[in-house]
Amino acid sequence: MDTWPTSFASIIVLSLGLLLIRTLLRTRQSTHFPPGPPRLPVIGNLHQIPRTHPHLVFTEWNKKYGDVVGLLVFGQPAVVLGSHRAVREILEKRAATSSIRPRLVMVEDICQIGKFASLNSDMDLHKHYRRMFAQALGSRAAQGYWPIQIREMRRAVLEILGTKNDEDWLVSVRRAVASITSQIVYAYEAKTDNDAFIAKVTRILRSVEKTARPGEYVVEGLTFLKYLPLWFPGAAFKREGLQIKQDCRELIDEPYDVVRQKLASGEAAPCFVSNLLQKDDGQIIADPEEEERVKWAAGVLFGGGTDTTVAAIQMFLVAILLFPTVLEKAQAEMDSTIGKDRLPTLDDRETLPYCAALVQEVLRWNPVVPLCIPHVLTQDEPYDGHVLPRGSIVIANSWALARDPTVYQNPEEFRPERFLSGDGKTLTSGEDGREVFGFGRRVCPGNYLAEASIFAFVSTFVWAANMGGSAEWDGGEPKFEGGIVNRPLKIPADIYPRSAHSLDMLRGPMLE
Ligand code: HEM
Repeated sequence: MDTWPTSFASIIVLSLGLLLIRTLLRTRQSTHFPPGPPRLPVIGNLHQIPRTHPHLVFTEWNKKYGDVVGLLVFGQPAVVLGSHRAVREILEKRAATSSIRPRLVMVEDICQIGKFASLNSDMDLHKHYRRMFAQALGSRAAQGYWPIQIREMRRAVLEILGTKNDEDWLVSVRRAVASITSQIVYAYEAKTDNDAFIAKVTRILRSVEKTARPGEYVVEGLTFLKYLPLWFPGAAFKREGLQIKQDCRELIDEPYDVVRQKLASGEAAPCFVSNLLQKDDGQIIADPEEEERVKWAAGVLFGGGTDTTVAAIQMFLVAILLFPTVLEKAQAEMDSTIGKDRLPTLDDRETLPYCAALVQEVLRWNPVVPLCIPHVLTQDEPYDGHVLPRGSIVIANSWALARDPTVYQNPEEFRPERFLSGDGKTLTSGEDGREVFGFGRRVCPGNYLAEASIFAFVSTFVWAANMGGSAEWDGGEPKFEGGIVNRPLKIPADIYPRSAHSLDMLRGPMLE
């Protein structure tokens, strides 16, 4: 009988051999595979895909090879969709076969966190989640959270006016966004910047994001490594995965248990979890399977909603630094519509079309999720004479769509007017700058919430603050991180109150 090390060694040799044969075969895809950049044997296009800002390279390829670009990485086919038409055809019209997520070894086998809605590929379970999200976060339900969003964003703007540096602004905006989510999901308000619950959730969700990041773990390519024992040299990823698994269990159990206990004692405030747990007749659901679904659905909302919304607010600040007339125009609209004696609310959105268009332009101009979270095809799909093979990873290039000059004239210009009707009084329909929220059955369920949070910040800021470049600004565009979420690295600006009166008014509601 083989000793363990020799049998293990033979598994490795065999697996590497099979991998090599598979990838060599797949390096030559069928002639119907969509065109793309030339590939090397075995690794395919891996060497051409940069770790940061891949959307820029993909956009060049979309221009050169067409709106569907074919790539191969270690034999895994992927297609990059670079036009509204391709996205509509493949991710929307054919959503039945293009809505699962890639199967990741770290997510499914090691951390066992595939039940998070954003990572999940069990489409029956996914339907349950989407029903919950529609009930709690749909356009009408989301209006119920407006008072929370306005309160938190006023506090964030007030804090920003009292600090000098963009790292402090980030802390304030992050606390506000996380507190909005925790109040909506668990009726828990984060009162301080270093709230222990928010800090813990943020830490855990960063590690969850890492498990799904392309190229982060070798085990995704060499899947046999998942069988390594925990103690084995090189198995650190398994020990890390085990920790993530335990952390995620705590993340979904602990806040949920608090709400459930409060419900039982009649003290629970309405929130996502309490609404889903309480039936119409007031009885609390006692079905372990349904409870498990509610827990995972609640847990994912922090992950999806925080970094993205914070980055969009940072992007607004970058936009008005580079295009200061936009702030002047928004302030003119604000002064003539709202005046100086009250602060704007979310109910004012209809009467502030320029500010509403400004939010759409922030989302379009520099999409904070430039490449949509990948989908996977469950059958071969024809497109314009090509065949997108079953199992292909589908990446919608939201950046290319948002910068498509045939849809958005002079796309690099930040111009909220592009979303306004001729008389400037209403938002136009049609392409609306929402590419950043994804497509088809996976489209972001938090989009109404996100837009309302961004509007709450933008309108309060426009009403109360002014901004200009700081002494260290060279007049150029700030640099961006270029990861899954694309955020500015530094915002070289000074922010100050519009007037002593606006500062007093803003402080007023905080003291109530
Ligand atoms: C500016 C803010 C936001 C942006 C840019 C954004 C973007 C996205 C994108 C691109 C996707 C993937 C869509 C696809 O696969 O086609 C997504 C999914 C998701 N988002 Fe958001 N999001 C934002 C805010 C939020 C908020 C506030 C929440 C909830 C509180 C949220 C919850 C989710 C969830 C749960 C998913 C997974 C949906 C699924 O897989 O079915 N997001 N988001």
